[in-house]
Amino acid sequence: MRETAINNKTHRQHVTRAFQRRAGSDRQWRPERCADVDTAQRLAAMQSLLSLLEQGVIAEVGDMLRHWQCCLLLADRDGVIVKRWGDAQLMPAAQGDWLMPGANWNEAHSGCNAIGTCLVERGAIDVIAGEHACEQMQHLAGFAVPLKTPHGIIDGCLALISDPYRDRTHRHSGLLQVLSMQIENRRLINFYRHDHYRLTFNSSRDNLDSPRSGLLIFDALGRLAASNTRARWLLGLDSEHDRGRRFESLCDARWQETISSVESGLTLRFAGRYHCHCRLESPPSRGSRAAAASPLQRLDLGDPRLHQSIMLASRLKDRGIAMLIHGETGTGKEVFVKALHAASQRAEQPLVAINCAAIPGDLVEAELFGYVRGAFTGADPRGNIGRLREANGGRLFLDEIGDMPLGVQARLLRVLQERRVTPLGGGESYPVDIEVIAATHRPLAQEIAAGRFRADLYYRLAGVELMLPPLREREDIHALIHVVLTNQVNAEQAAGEQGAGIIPTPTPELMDWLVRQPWPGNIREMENVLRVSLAMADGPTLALHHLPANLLVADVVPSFAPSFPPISGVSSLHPTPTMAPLSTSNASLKERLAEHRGNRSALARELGISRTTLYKRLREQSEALSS
Ligand SMILES: Nc1ncnc2c1ncn2[C@@H]1O[C@H](COP(=O)(O)OP(=O)(O)OP(=O)(O)O)[C@@H](O)[C@H]1O
Repeated sequence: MRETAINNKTHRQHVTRAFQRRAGSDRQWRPERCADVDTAQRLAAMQSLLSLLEQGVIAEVGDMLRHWQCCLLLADRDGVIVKRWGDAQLMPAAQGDWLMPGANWNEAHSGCNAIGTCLVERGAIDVIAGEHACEQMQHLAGFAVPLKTPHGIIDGCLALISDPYRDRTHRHSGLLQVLSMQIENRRLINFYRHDHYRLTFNSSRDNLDSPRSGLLIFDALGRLAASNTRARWLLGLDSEHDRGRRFESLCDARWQETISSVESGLTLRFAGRYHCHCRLESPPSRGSRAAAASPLQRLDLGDPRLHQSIMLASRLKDRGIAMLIHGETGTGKEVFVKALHAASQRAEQPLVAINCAAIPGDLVEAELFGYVRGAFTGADPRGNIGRLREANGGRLFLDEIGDMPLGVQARLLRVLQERRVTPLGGGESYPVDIEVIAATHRPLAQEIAAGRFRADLYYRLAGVELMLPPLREREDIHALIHVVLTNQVNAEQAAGEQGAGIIPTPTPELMDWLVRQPWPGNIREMENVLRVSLAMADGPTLALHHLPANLLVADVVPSFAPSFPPISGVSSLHPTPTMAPLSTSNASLKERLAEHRGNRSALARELGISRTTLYKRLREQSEALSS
């Protein structure tokens, strides 16, 4: 659908269509309220957009909102308000919560209204006074604009609610338009900032910083990766069809000459007609970025939620505050902990990792707390100091903490409170000085409610909670793809494998495909797909045809599409978390582990499964054997 702007000619049609959609119904139109938990989850899902708004955009208009007595609402893609700024007095107190977080303004419940109708119409809209289907809104004016991800998917909307009098409406719709342009530009810049060029253009040099400037994003080879609405409108571009277009086909200059000669004072002629003042900004050089950053900061590739976790961890890492990391499998929890440790004052001290899901229940205590000689049958006759004391002076990483047996939780809590460990079978206790960091992919609140996790241990571990976003929600996926490719090429070089050591550039089509996948196995899964494409590629470009055909046919995450036969020698590299354990019998698992001299990570890599899945299989095996 064509993108629309607030415009007196078109907005009445929106209103008419909204009424037509609900014609014939005699229900009372009013928003429903979501449960608090639901609202909180919706807010969490919008966190990256929210932090972008709060980092800059809102601060600039806060005073204006107060002065104009209006409020600004952020709603998610379903039309549920998740955040509100500005005047709280627009509605009588009894109805006030309809303009508060949790109110669902989806058109299906609320009839014609700015939020719901803007989401249905997929364009900017205003709904004035009596045009609202909901009676209680008929003394107000609503303006809304859809918000889009850098890939053009509507993921929410921004609405401004005010009184409809005194000719304010023009100002209000103008403000909202400027806000939506600012947000669009910031999201594009954020998303592409690490490895793309930005070309900003305007008719006047003084206005290059205006949100109304056109913005074109190019990859290193001068292919159009993205553009803002303004640029598309000015140059008559289509966001889908024109992606990948060469710089030379848009203006009268050559890409290589432009990037190597000028960055400011540039004038270009677009579409053979428009002379525009331009500013070209290059991505930061990778070398300089990597050299300046700490190991933790090097993980920061531009995703706002990850950025927040990195900032928090950087500030708190040396303050004795326990950290709890939430993240789905493969989101990089272990990588994060290693980076945090390397960036901390304890970097020279040990980092001891324990996967609580991997150790059989009856062995966890011995493994963690150690034991004295002859503590139990089958124990090492020399005794064992245990992992907690091994970590003394350093850091203890408790992975999959939600899987720790209840009895062990009580004991661990005591150790964390007293900072002393008593080995099994012994009377003497030993002091331990450790920083603790735990990780979980399960919501611990549910585990506590189900009686499987101790609330007191949770409070002890969750001094601060950090979130690692799933890959499908990361806004820095372009940069991450480059990092994964670089790591892979470097690893191949280090292993003495053949190849020129050149990091190939993915084509826009491949990039687009990678960005659109749901990736339930997260970075681990994408890493394996990229490893396959690298093995198949033989030049400086990585293209869609370098992926195994079954991935493309499925166009869903292939590891969960077992109906496609594996391509011999290729798809074995691809992770098949739901299938690999079935084809690898328990009996052979132990033998294969022995072949890897006990190195579980190496075996997991070879099998294309996560370490956690491998640990679980091994634990099932030993439990099956002992019963
Ligand atoms: N920032 C990153 N850059 C490049 N590769 C990464 C990054 N984070 C994670 N990876 C890669 O993704 C894979 C999974 O990472 P990691 O083991 O840290 O995830 P995890 O969340 O601990 O997984 P699990 O919960 O299954 O144990 C690893 O192979 C790692 O190399």
